[in-house]
Amino acid sequence: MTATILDGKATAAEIKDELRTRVKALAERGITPGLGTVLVGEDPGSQAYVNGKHRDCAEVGIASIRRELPADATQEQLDAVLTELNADPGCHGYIVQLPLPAHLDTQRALELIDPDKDADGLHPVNLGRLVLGYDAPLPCTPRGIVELLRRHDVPLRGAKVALVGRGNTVGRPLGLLLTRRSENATVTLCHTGTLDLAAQTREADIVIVAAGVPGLLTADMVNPGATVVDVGITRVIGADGKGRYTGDVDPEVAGVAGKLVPMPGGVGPMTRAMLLTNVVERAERQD
Ligand SMILES: Nc1nc(=O)c2c([nH]1)NC[C@@H]1CN(c3ccc(C(=O)N[C@@H](CCC(=O)O)C(=O)O)cc3)C=[N+]21
Repeated sequence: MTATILDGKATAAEIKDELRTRVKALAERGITPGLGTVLVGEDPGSQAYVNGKHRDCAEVGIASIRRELPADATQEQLDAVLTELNADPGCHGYIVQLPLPAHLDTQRALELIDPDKDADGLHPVNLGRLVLGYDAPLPCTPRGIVELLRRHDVPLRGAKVALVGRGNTVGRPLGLLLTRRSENATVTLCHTGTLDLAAQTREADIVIVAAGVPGLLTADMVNPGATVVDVGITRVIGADGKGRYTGDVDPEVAGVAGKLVPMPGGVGPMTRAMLLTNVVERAERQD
């Protein structure tokens, strides 16, 4: 069997089309949604991600608000930028690109973001709201995964999900989303300390891997016909000496899985589409 590929890029393009319509409706009310990005330093990877976010904004009609600080910026300088964006009525949501340089306090920065402008959905208040089942901006990667599965008719209700990864941006919040009453999946949250990981993944209808360990999920660990979602993204040096990104799923899994969300072309584009969705939703709620 060769897995059907669930194309995150094409689905993200569909979502962007839908967002364009919503942005037009907002324009009629005199509202232009605005997304802010805060980038500290010159890491080429982070610069590329931030540039991608602004390209996405331009495609959909969202205004871009870019704030850049040098690699040696002080915590006070960063605080000042966040305070300014919190007060800016044209900024409906913003993100602080992670990772920050090591001398800066990431927790302090993330907690300074106004929870109602938290486009990433990663503010402690919003993660708390997610735990409690209250309305809140949702974390982009988990939301993108649920949306991609929903749009490709992968049943979640009653499905057994093996989720590998307990990180704050993907695994842990995704477990919370999938076990909401509206999804009703049954989730086993596994991680790098799980004994006999294969015993867990072999039982699953859906295996989602977000551990950041290249090749962690091999074909023998997958129930034939299961849906597999690759959320891994690790920079490796290829045989040609060039850097590239690789996922957590071994390529041979495509011969066993029924459906596969690949990396690249899967969760990444959906994450970006959900960031835009969060900002448009924040703008729609504006009185
Ligand atoms: N505050 C914050 N929010 C984030 O959401 C955030 C962050 N910091 N720091 C870094 C990670 C990483 N991340 C990616 C998003 C999209 C792709 C993506 O679209 N990747 C393409 C491949 C690369 C490309 O072609 O552009 C793909 O999977 O097809 C990758 C990685 C968001 N992050």
